[in-house]
Parts: sequence; structure tokens; C-alpha cells
Amino acid sequence: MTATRTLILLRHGRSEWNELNLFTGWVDVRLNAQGEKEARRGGELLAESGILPDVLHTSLLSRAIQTANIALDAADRLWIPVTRSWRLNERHYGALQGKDKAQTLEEFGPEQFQLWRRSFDVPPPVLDDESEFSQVNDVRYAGIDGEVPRTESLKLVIDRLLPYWESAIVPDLEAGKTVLVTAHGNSLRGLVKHLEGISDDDIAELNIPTGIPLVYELDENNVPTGPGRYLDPEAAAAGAAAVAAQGKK
Ligand SMILES: O=C(O)[C@@H](CO)OP(=O)(O)O
Repeated sequence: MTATRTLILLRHGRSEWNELNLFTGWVDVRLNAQGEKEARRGGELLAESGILPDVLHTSLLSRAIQTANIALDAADRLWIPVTRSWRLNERHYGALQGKDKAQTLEEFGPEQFQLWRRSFDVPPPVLDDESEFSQVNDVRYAGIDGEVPRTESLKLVIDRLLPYWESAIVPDLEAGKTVLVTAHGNSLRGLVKHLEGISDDDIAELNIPTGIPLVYELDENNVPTGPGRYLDPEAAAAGAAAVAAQGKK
């Protein structure tokens, strides 16, 4: 029997802007108190299930970094090596960054809202470089191998994510390491789409809850041997339903 490889995906805990119901994207907001609690619980779930990461990959956004640190502290794994990449960042939400989701839904209607939020290849309008929510002059992206996005569809997220998956994450998995990836709702939707071979249409229905580890066992071709498994399935189902309903309250 060939040994399987273990991959853990963790969406950051609730952020200040999740709380305010604002489109966030690349805006670098922090976790709120509930998000910190979720991150701790995420780490406890890892410890309780004995699925302990050997290496960590995070985005360059503080909410993912904070989540990883808190979770790893709870699992007594703060010491593991870490690599961070903009390629794991949240989807850039273009001109929607900083906008209220409920107001956007009301202004543009459910069809356009869903198209911007969950379609595969329709990006929101581009964000002006002069906007306070633009990242074009953010020093952390000064050296990236590409242009700082002004907007992204899920397709564009997958296009910039997969080279990192292949060049940085897969080698760790192939070295037999248990890999933790701490990232975002839409960058993780992109990775799950790739792993599970979800169609461009069906991916619209997938929502990832905050703070609950999602574990995959992968074969020697890095294909999942079964569906991903949330370490707290009940909380995950409730969390995913809440994400799907955002804007409607
Ligand atoms: O605002 C965002 O950046 C994302 C994740 O919080 O939201 P949505 O779930 O609407 O894609």
C-alpha cells in the first residue's frame, strides 16, 4: 500500500470586514475577537485529531498569518517552517473592495451580485489605482513576479495560484510532509476546484467556512483519495451556509 499525503486547508477566522459585511479582497484587515477564537479552535481540532502540520504556507495577508499563528500555537507547532506568497492571497475584488455586500446586492440585483461573487470568469469592475482600497503601492507586493491585480475572477485566481501549488506546495507533499495552507475563501475555493475537479458551473455552489480545518489525503499524483473532510463537519456546514447567505441579511 502506498502512503498517502496529507494536506490541510484552513480559511482564516472571521475578520473585522466579514463582521461589517464588506467585500474585502486584498484589503489587509485583521481578525476580530471571534476570528481569533475560531483560529484557536482550528488549532485545537488539529491537535485533537493528531493531524499535525510539518510546514506552513500562507498568503501575504495579515488575517491568514494571524490565523496560522494562533492555530499553530494552540497545536504547539509554532516552530514549523513557513513560506508566504501573494499567490495564496484572496481574490482581488476590484472596485467592490470596501463596498457593503447588502447594499451592492440591493443596487445591482441578485443576478449581477451572484455573477460577481461566484461566477467562474466574470471579474468585478477594475479598482482605480487612486482608491484608498488599491494595493498598487503596497510595499509588500513591490517584488512580486507579476502585476498587482486591479480585479480578479476565480479563473484568474486559479491561474496565479496553480504555479505556486506546483512549485512550492507539491514538493513539500512529495517530501512526505503534512502541509498546512492558511488562506482565504476564494483562493481556497480555487484550490479545492483544482483538487476535486469541480466544474466551472458547480464551483458557484461551494462556500468555505472560516476557521475549520479541511483535510485531504492525496495519492502519489496529488489527487484526493476521497472528498475533503472538515474536522468539525457540523460547524463547517453552518459556516458555509452563512457565507452563501452573505448580503441577504
Ligand atoms: O470579501 C471577500 O473578500 C470574500 C471573502 O470574505 O467574500 P465573498 O465570500 O463574498 O467572496
